[in-house]
Amino acid sequence: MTISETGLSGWAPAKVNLYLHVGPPKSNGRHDLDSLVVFADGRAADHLQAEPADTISLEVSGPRAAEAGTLEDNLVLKAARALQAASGTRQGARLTLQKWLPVAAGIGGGSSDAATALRLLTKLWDIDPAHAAAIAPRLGGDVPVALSGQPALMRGEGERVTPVPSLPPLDALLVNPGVPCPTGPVFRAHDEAGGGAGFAEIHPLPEFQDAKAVAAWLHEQRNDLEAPAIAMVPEIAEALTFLRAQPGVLLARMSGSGATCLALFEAIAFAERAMVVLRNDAARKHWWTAACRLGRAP
Ligand SMILES: C[C@](O)(CO)[C@H](O)COP(=O)(O)OP(=O)(O)OC[C@H]1O[C@@H](n2ccc(N)nc2=O)[C@H](O)[C@@H]1O
Ligand SMILES: Nc1ncnc2c1ncn2[C@@H]1O[C@H](COP(=O)(O)OP(=O)(O)OP(=O)(O)O)[C@@H](O)[C@H]1O
Repeated sequence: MTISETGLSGWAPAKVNLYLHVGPPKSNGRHDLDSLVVFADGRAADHLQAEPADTISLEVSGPRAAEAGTLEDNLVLKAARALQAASGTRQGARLTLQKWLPVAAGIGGGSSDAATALRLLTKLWDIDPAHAAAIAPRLGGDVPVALSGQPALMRGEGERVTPVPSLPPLDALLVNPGVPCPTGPVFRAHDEAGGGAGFAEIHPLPEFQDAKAVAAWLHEQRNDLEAPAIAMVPEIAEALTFLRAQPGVLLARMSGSGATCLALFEAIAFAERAMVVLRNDAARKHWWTAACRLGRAP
């Protein structure tokens, strides 16, 4: 978080599910999850600014602004209004969101924006952080973990968050093949394919020496939504095939409900090299790519 004379600002980084185990559908139609979540640095992030004002307002700019939907539906506005109501403050804020992350992409951009709004406004309004923690789960499944801003195990529908502060930093490339992949239909396809037999929650997480050890262990885990998402968006398989063929790659997997895929590399130079290859490929110029470090939120 940066404090200036006019207000506060901060990154809203991409959320990455290093593994994602999905349980059977519950009576509310939703699913319990078990997931190891990490955050990107400022190279794969939206950016939010909050300035003091009498009322709450939001302006969205940046290359992905049009895809993020209407202002009224924006999770930043919903988060700000919910926090104002929960805390009883009469203060407002002028919010400015720069939208860089692809939308409906499995990297929780909307949830991350909402969590950053909660963090900035808690500080700007000088209110009890417990109000933000209390409303976070209602705003979206990834909002509680994004509010923690740390590598964490995420359980239930996202409301149970256990920080994993000792996870080594991971050099990665994120790749989105440019096709939106809405979460609901992917969960439905997962159920229709007979998925979600159940899972045993992983506890405790092993201690890892380095990124290689993390990747070796992750090979034994899964993203249960990867196969149903590939059936809907075949470009995900193409992205994974590309990533698995790159020098220095340790692991490639889809994040969340897709279509963004992550690859862990031995060093950031390998991730940057793979990014350049993709950006120079005429057939894949529309793909979104970001070489970054995964770990704590910036
Ligand atoms: C899959 C993850 O990306 C993992 O990090 C998140 O848990 C998604 O959480 P989310 O943003 O809260 O998802 P939403 O956009 O609210 O969910 C859209 C739809 O996905 C399905 N959904 C979502 C989360 C969940 N735990 N079980 C579900 O069945 C529901 O049909 C829901 O209506
Ligand atoms: N600030 C925001 N940024 C992006 N999308 C937003 C925002 N606020 C609301 N939305 C709406 O939320 C929907 C999901 O967007 P988001 O990019 O968060 O999905 P996602 O990356 O698939 O999330 P998840 O990984 O949690 O499934 C979009 O269809 C969009 O209309």
